[in-house]
Amino acid sequence: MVSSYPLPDGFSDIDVFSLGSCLLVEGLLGFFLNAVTVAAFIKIRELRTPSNFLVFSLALADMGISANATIAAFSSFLRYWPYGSDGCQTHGFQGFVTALASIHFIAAIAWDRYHQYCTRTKLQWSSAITLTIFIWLFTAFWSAMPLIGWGEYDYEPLRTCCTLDYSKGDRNYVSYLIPMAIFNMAVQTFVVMSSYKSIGQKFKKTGNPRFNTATPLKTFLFCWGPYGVLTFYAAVKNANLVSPKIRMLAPILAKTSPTFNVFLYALGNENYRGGIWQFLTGEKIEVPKIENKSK
Ligand SMILES: CC1=C(/C=C/C(C)=C/C=C/C(C)=C/C=O)C(C)(C)CCC1
Repeated sequence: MVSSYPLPDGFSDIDVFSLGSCLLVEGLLGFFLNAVTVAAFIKIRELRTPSNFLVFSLALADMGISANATIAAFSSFLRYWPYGSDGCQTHGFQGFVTALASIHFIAAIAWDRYHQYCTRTKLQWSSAITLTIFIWLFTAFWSAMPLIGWGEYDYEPLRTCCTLDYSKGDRNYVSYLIPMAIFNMAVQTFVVMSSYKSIGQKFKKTGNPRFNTATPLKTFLFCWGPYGVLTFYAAVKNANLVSPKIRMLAPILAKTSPTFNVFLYALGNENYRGGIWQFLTGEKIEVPKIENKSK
């Protein structure tokens, strides 16, 4: 796309085009794969279990992150943000709610898998729905705070996407960042780490590993770790001195999360995979059952 708008500081023509293309691929691929996950849950009756409801909710949140990335890709190609400052706040809020919800659902699935494989208790609908409502309300709370002055949403270095403004690194920013990172990342990292560790031990004992228990934590930290490092670095040093291209790496990696999540939690899940296959081809395959008590 040809545009007469000036380039953002620190980026060449080719940089803006490459980052825009990255965002577009992430956005469209993530959206499409997660839409298939959502549609399969809605269409295939056998898929509609409380545990799969968490995978479905993760896919909904991930569709939100992907939509956010697609909008950022579009404005990268335009080379300016066409939706004004209200649009920037809305985009920041929408990106944050869906990203935080996605992080919470990853932890909720880890917790549920722990019960599935280690305590052999089955998630009930009432717990799955209560947990889901809690997650959306909790993430809406943390995402709304920057709209009313605790933290702030502003443009990313590319100036075509809005997120938490870490460039000032002032007291307001630090006082928001610390509790928000504890409640939205540290707790979830702990849950994911300890759940898969126990599941890994269980698999070793039974000699029947059902999936690789190291991948979820590694993927989670690959996608969200750089964001955490950058935002904490900004709390102690001047992040504006970090090259804008390096700073753009954090949101680019975070937006790969929806695509990874489909492979890890929907296609990589023995209960869900068969349902997606049935949805796409109409061909029924036997879903392996784990004998569980009720939780
Ligand atoms: C700030 C922050 C976090 C959240 C980051 C989020 C939610 C980023 C969303 C970015 C988007 C949607 C960017 C769009 O360009 C973590 C990782 C929880 C913990 C560390 C501090």
